[in-house]
Amino acid sequence: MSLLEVEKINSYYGDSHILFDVSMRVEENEVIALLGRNGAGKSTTLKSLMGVVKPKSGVIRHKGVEVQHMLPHELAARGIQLVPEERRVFGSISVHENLQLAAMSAPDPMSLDAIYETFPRLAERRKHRGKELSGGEQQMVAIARAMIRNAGLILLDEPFEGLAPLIVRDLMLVCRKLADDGHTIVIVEQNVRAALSFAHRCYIINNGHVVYEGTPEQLQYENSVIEKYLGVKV
Ligand SMILES: Nc1ncnc2c1ncn2[C@@H]1O[C@H](COP(=O)(O)OP(=O)(O)OP(=O)(O)O)[C@@H](O)[C@H]1O
Repeated sequence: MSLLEVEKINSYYGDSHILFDVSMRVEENEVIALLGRNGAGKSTTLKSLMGVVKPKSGVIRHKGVEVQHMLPHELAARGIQLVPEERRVFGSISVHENLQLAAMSAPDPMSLDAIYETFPRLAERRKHRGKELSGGEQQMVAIARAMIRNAGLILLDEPFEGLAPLIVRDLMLVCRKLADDGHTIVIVEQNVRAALSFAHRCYIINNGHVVYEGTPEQLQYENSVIEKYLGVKV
C-alpha cells in the first residue's frame, strides 16, 4: 500500500473543469516532483490533496483510508501539511517564537533542537524577527513549521519561487537533506532542475492531465516530453 494513492480525480473551480482523471501515488520516504507549465494544474492538484479543493469524482487514499471528503484540518491532523507559496511567517516575532507557536499547536511536536539541526541557518537566526529574514530563510521557517507538526507528508508549493539563485542553492541543500532523512514530500516547482535534483520520481501535468511519470534519470532522455511540456533543458 502506498502512503498516498490518487485515483482519477476530477477537480473544478465553479464550472471550470481543471483536473481530468489525475492519478498518482506517493510511497513512504519518497520525494515526488509535480512539474508542468504555468496553469497546468499543479497547485490545483496540491489543493485537492489538502482538501482545499474538493474533487467532484475520484478517490484519494491516505494510509489506505479514503480522505477525498475530508476537510483541510482533518487532513492536517492525519499528518498532511501544506507549505503554501506565500510563506506566512509572522514578521514581528522571532524565528524561535514562530517555531514555538507551531509546536504549541501540535499534539506531538518535534523538538526544536532537532529542527535547528536540520536548519542550522535558522539556529543562527533564531533571535531575528520574521521580517528581517531573507525569502529563503522565511521559506525554511515555513518548512520547519510543517516538520514540527510531525508531518508524515509535506506538500511544498513552489518553494523556490522568487528567490535569488544563491538562496535557491541553500534551500535545495535543505530539501536534499530532508529527502536523505526519509521525509515524504510532494513538491510543485517551476524550477525543474532544482526539483529534479532531489526528487525520486516526477509527474508532469499538462492541461489538467498527467502526461508523464518517471524518474529524473528516465526523464532526462525524453527530449520530446521535456520540450513539449516543460519547455526547458533538464
Ligand atoms: N481560484 C480559481 N478560480 C478559477 N480558476 C482558477 C483558480 N485557480 C486556478 N485557476 C485556473 O486553473 C488552472 C490551473 O491552475 P493551477 O494554479 O493549478 O496551475 P499551476 O500548474 O499550479 O500553475 P502556476 O504555476 O501558474 O500556479 C489555470 O487555468 C488557472 O487559471
